[in-house]
Amino acid sequence: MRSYTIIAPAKINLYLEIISDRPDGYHELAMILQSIALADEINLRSISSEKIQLNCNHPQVPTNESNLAYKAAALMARQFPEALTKYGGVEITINKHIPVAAGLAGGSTNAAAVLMGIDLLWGLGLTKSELEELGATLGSDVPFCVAGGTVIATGRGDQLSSLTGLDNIYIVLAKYRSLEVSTAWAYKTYRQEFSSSYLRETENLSARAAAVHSREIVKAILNKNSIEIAKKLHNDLERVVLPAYPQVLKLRELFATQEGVLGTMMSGSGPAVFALLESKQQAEAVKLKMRDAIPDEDLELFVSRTITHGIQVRSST
Ligand SMILES: C[C@](O)(CO)[C@H](O)COP(=O)(O)OP(=O)(O)OC[C@H]1O[C@@H](n2ccc(N)nc2=O)[C@H](O)[C@@H]1O
Ligand SMILES: Nc1ncnc2c1ncn2[C@@H]1O[C@H](COP(=O)(O)OP(=O)(O)OP(=O)(O)O)[C@@H](O)[C@H]1O
Repeated sequence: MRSYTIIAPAKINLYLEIISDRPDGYHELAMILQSIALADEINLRSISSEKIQLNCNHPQVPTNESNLAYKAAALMARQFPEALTKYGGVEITINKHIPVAAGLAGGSTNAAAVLMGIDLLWGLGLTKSELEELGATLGSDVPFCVAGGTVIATGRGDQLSSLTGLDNIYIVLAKYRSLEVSTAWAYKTYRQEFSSSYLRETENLSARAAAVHSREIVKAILNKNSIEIAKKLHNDLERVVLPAYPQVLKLRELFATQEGVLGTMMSGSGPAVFALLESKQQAEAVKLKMRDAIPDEDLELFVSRTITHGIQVRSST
């Protein structure tokens, strides 16, 4: 039986602007998404029965049909029933390193890895854009996770345009283990608090403003200027999450006062907060300072870095 071990990286949002709400309940966005080295390891193995089996070492992650990786496998089975009959089902084992419900696309990157892994297991030869299209039916962040690197994302986050990748900008990530923020809640609250009719009326103006602001950070990315990138970090969802979660605001404020921090921002719908730094040494020093300031064991701290690629196959048998 064949098997693949796949490395599935997390993402951070360098830029997230909500342009308008949409009739389908989603929001029109202008984002810049960035893959980081922090990753889950996923093993996919063909099994003789036409079933999907899932194991995960993390207690907060479901191992039933509600797991996004399971949903990705079920989607492939529905799309390619002949391949399922020919090659059999799949056993998925997720070794979690990415904090769960953090705004780091943990579930989405697992789903993207399963789409890509089953494509390999069943020899389907799907293109990246076909995999992205399948991924979009599972969640807005999945197409980006298929693409990886540094990407401008528009629409509901599924229209992608890749930029030259940003390599080795160091990151410290902070997340309270027991704190989860629902993405649906964050967008819904934003819609309620920042009047959707106002957004609709000013849609054109707002879209133009977003284009101008995102253009500035894109320019900094193209110049690989980490100081300018850090100055232009932006996330509209902070406007609802920070007031509702004072612990997240505190992390944000604490990061901002640390020596060497170029910029700090919440990732996606949170509650993970990241800081950008020039070097690994500085990042390790900031991690220690944060630990000293907040000795609470519930706080998880990671040093990571930006990478120019997405999902990668580590080994196959
Ligand atoms: C916050 C981000 O992670 C930033 O990259 C994404 O925008 C969210 O991506 P995701 O978790 O894959 O989101 P989905 O699973 O597609 O949607 C979760 C919920 O978020 C809201 N949602 C999501 C994306 C979007 N453009 N507008 C929305 O309003 C919807 O209420 C949806 O029910
Ligand atoms: N493979 C998976 N990995 C992690 N969580 C999963 C997975 N499948 C389902 N979940 C559930 O989904 C919820 C969101 O977890 P996830 O880690 O994907 O959030 P996230 O990082 O905020 O995602 P995003 O940034 O795409 O909004 C969790 O409460 C978890 O129980």
